[in-house]
Amino acid sequence: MNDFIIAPSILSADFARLGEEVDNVLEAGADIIHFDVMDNHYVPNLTIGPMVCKALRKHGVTADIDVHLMVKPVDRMIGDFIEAGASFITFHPEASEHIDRSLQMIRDGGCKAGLVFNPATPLHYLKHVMDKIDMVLLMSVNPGFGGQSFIPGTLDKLREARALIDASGYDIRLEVDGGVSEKNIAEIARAGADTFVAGSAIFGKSDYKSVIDSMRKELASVRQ
Ligand SMILES: O=C(CO)[C@H](O)[C@H](O)COP(=O)(O)O
Ligand SMILES: [Fe+2]
Repeated sequence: MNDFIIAPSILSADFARLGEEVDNVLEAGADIIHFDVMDNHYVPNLTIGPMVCKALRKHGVTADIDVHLMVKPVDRMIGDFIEAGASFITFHPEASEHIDRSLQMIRDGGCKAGLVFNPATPLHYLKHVMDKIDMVLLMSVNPGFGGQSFIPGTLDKLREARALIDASGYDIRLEVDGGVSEKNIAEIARAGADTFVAGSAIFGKSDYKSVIDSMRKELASVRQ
């Protein structure tokens, strides 16, 4: 897997041709697939569930599927997504009554676990679970919809999260989600992110490869 991971969000894909869209974006160079689960309760939108994840596996998708749960309650969905073939399962800490238990359920099921922070959710939820997570996901928009603008304050929060991760000594990815594009991906990487969700920036264009190539080019400049 690359040091920098590009994770197209299928929220902006054509759902009528989802298997083909996922094949195309992986063929175009995406590393993993970001899978947004919205319940019209925790967030004001309704999307897809475990059956669709399972259908993508049945279709032949072998890439990691990064399931971003925007649901409340959380635990009821974890087992279903483990069974459906999820690779990463992340959830919002304030949506779980028992964060430690939810994280443990994910790892016990053989998946990688992560916590997701809304723009105004403090990082203190991380304090006692650094040894139980594989991913920190910072939302750079308020969750619920694709196509929103990146909230600039996320850059400082990324630097804060990066410092916490580095100080922990654990192998934890730092993902960012919302309003990421070719234009701002380098700046976001410089702030400490290593995993980049992009929905509308990729699926909104007809040539996925050219967008992903140009994101990689931007990221290559950060490495130097
Ligand atoms: O979790 C999400 C929204 O809640 C999506 O992953 C995110 O918004 C991606 O869309 P875009 O790149 O178009 O902002
Ligand atoms: Fe997401």
